[in-house]
Amino acid sequence: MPMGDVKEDQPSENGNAGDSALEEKLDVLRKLFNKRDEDQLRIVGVGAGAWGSVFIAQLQNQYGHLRKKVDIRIWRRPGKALSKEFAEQLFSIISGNEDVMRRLIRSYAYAKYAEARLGVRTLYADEILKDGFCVNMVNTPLCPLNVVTHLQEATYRADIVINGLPSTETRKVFEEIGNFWRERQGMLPVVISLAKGVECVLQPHPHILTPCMMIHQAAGLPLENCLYLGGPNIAAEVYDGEYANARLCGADKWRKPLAEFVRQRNFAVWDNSDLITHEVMGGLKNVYAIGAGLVAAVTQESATSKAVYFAHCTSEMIFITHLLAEKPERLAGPLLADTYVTLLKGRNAWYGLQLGNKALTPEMGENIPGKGMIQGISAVGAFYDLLSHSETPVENPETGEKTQPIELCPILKTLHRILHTREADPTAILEALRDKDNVDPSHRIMMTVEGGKAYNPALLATEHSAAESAAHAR
Ligand SMILES: NC(=O)c1ccc[n+]([C@@H]2O[C@H](COP(=O)([O-])OP(=O)(O)OC[C@H]3O[C@@H](n4cnc5c(N)ncnc54)[C@H](O)[C@@H]3O)[C@@H](O)[C@H]2O)c1
Ligand SMILES: O=P(O)(O)OC[C@H](O)CO
Repeated sequence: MPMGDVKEDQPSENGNAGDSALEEKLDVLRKLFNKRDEDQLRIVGVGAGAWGSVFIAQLQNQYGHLRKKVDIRIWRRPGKALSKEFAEQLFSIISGNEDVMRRLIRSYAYAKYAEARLGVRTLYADEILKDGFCVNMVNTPLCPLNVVTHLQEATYRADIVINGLPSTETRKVFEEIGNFWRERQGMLPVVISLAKGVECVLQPHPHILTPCMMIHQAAGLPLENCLYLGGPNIAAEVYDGEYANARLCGADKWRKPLAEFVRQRNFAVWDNSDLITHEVMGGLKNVYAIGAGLVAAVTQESATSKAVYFAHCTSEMIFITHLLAEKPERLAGPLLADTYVTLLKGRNAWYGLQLGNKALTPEMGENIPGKGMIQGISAVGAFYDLLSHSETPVENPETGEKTQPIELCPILKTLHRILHTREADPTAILEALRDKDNVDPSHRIMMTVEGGKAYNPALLATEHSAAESAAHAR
């Protein structure tokens, strides 16, 4: 029996808590946002890719019927025209799903898909999203969504904003949103960020910036109003009801009630106070997932080579967690689980596989049509910049000399040569795994980090360093 089939005592139609329990959960949140009886709690998703759309669709399925109390919307940019080939694919998906077909016929939307398939009409990403189709996850139809294409209209009065943008776009869009919020009266909104990716900032000293920090800086929102939801979650599987778990990380005041609000029978959401380090780990696993895809491709799926890679990449990830976190052992479970799911079914591992098989090249960019943003590419650049900087040395356990941390991360170094400087081809990843000096890399790493001696708190942005770097940029 799949884990998703576990039965509970009194599930409602959608398999979640009964209506009165849902209303109670909603009321708890409404109270926290000081809502009067006549006001709706306003929830808006920003960015409508695979995970952003699924997250909003889940809330819509759970709470959407309580219209007087809550308004759930999703914002995406207008104007993305879809090709005839896409329309043909979409039509065959619709034709293969009776429930979806009936729903479209009932809402008089079916004809437009038939016309687009014949090439007599163009479909747009925002219009198909209204019918529950996300361009980056077309095989998994969602429930109909309330789509808004005007950013100010969507976000100005929002209480809860779900950031479904890639990390690389988060700052830009939240700068714009911040301009609207500066005019706004009353209680500040809360953002739950789904983005996994990091930036490296070199001034006034090298450090990592996470999406929540970017939102905090760009929108001028207090950090305690920024939360991160991370988990081993594959969007389509979560929507299909596979049992999943996630952690909502952030300040006390918000994380518990919000975790309770977004959890569902098949989506257990725990809460955790450790915001920034969990977020950093979300970016880190994407780096090594790309490498795993490369190894799989260039060795034609050799199990032995993949296991060698896994041993080396976990060593490097452990090393990096010891540099960045005071209590790295707490991160090991979530990090490994997220790495595992990404190796099995994530886009980052898929991307590595395509590069290794020469179906894609780095020159084609980070945004792959039909798939979405490959977050690991920018994260490779960010971790490389951080760990190769002269201000962040560690002690080499064999020589006792100071060395750049990147020298202990041959996989990261090679990924940078393949993806960024593009001086190496995908097979170079195998060279990074070869033993060159008869030293077990995991032993070397343990010797380097033991007793917390490699921990460098300056490498992660705190509210203070983020303010400093913002001031420096001005
Ligand atoms: N897909 C998953 O299963 C999954 C699971 C967990 C976390 N994540 C993380 O969540 C984040 C979003 O993932 P996704 O799968 O939804 O990504 P995606 O690439 O499918 O979607 C991103 C969305 O953002 C929009 N967008 C991009 N740049 C924009 C800009 N400048 N202005 C406005 N809109 C813009 C795109 O149009 C798209 O709708 C990523 O950081 C990803 O790593 C994804
Ligand atoms: O599809 P990916 O590679 O962006 O990874 C998906 C999620 O991050 C897994 O938790």
